[in-house]
Amino acid sequence: MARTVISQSLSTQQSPNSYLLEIQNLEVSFDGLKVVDELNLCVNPGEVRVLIGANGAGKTTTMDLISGKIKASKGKILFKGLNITNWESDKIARAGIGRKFQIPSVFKDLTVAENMQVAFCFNPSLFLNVYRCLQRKEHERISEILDLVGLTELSQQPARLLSHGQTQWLEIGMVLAQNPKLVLLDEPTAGMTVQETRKTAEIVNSLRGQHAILVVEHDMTFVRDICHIITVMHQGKKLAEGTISEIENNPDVLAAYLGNGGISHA
Ligand SMILES: Nc1ncnc2c1ncn2[C@@H]1O[C@H](COP(=O)(O)OP(=O)(O)OP(=O)(O)O)[C@@H](O)[C@H]1O
Repeated sequence: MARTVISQSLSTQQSPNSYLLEIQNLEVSFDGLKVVDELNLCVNPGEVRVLIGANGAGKTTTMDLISGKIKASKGKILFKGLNITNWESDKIARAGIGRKFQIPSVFKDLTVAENMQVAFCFNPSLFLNVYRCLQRKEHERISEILDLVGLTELSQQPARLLSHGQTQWLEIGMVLAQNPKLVLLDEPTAGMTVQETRKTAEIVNSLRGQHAILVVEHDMTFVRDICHIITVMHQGKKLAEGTISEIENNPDVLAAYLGNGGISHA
């Protein structure tokens, strides 16, 4: 199938030095099979970009490569102009890339506020992080984030009592506590109700400009609500990049993905 880049995206119109994230010819194989194959992708500071593609297209693997969970066999990942290819994941996190995984990893027996406290600190001891004295600025930032993710009223509630959607929002808040310049969100709306999905779109939209966000997502209603430029992956490669309407009318995308029920027209 011909590979088509269907529009000059925001990213391709900018000078290379202004990209926040620039992926160049990235590759990784599992058992001899290329799962990410000569992938090129650029994200601007403050941009919300969505990665879509059929199951197995290589989207999560791309997130794994960016966050350092797995190592690339070829190619480069530049972040703020720095070559971070194959850095350890903790170093990548400290450089300013935060990741929210599909399965939340909040501390169920701590309150919402205590979870936020833990997220603010780099101390390996959970106990010290919860019980150390927070600076006034940290308290203010925690309130600000809880407000942003809509959990202020639940701040003293144990995380185990949160709904699925609220747990996801808490985890987004915990990622934001580290003040990343780039946030990776892997299927943030999976399992959410329509209302929760809408609220998640509001959260993402309120972050635009301050943080760049790279989202892997299948829910096209959500994608429409948050994103201007979409990148479509197919068999590890970039198949297309463009606005929603360009993507929805691209014959290659229709054949590879939409035809499989991947994108439904609203
Ligand atoms: N650690 C691994 N070892 C072997 N194969 C893997 C590994 N991780 C991913 N794969 C394979 O790589 C391919 C791409 O997987 P990936 O999870 O990146 O796809 P995806 O586009 O995120 O799909 P989905 O939408 O279903 O989550 C799949 O065929 C998967 O089975």
